[in-house]
Amino acid sequence: MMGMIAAPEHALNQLAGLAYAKGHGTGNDFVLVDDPEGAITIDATAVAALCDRHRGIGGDGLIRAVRSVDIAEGAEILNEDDRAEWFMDYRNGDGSIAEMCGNGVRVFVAFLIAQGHVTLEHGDALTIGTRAGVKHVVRTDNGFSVDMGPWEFIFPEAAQEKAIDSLVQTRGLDVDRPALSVSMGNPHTVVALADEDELQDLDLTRIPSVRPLPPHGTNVEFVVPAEPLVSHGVGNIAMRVHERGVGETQSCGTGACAAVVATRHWAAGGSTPDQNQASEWNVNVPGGTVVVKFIPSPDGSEHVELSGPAQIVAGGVIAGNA
Ligand SMILES: N[C@@H](CCC[C@H](N)C(=O)O)C(=O)O
Repeated sequence: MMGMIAAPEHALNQLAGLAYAKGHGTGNDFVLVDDPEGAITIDATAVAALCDRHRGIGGDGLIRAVRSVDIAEGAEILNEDDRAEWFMDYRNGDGSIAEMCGNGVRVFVAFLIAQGHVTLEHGDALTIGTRAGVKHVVRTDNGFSVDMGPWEFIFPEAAQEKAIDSLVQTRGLDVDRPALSVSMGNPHTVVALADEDELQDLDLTRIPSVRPLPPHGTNVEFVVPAEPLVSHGVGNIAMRVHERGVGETQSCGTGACAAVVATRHWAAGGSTPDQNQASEWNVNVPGGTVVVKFIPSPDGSEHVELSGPAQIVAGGVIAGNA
């Protein structure tokens, strides 16, 4: 589908004539731009204008597809793994740079396929570059699964000692709630709520207050464990998220991974989790369900695998403010 939009923001003029696509993964939506040779500059103001839901195309973020050799951060990526021909240049909707986007990485690969840059049959793997390092993506029957790499506690001492490391407050909560901060390459702070009513009653139109705040800010995930938490070997949690640089979104892939890491840690009473507790976890978000698994890595670390759908739904050309 090709169409011309009359974008009112002045910032879009510099991008007039540029082709874009629109895609999403469980409702976490992105504007995608194909820039194989790294020839296009999209500054923070232009990203925000493109992602504006009233005056632009609208999206939670922008993803630029560029060859790793043609972006400064790509050199490091190619040293790590020279198969990573393509780099996901991800920006949040406010124009800020984020290290990683779990839903975005699946949509990015769907975009590379749609653009004819790569061919990927079901079961085939693709290695790509991101600001959080090299990621391996496998095409599955209903989307993609991604080895997101190792998780880490952001405040490891507190996490190990008390299984909580911060307090979170947001509209809809009576008192501050304990939370745990987990890095998936990007920062997350996970808060456990009592039940679905509490989750639905949250007002996430404002940035939640997090004390102490991780050094580079944080995405905040509110989770409710299912009862029972694990059924037939599958864990289930419900989640809403307020994303750094965006606001509330329908889904957050890295957030889902962090939410499962924190939930499993709490379920194990803060000690080493029983690896047999659940073989996989469903994370139910307003935009659908993503699946999280833990996979051992040859280097001894524990990696997180994220699976879910990815769709490219539209495309067009920026008209600018002509
Ligand atoms: N929605 C993404 C995360 C995007 C980045 C995040 N807002 C940040 O600033 O870290 C996902 O699916 O992981």
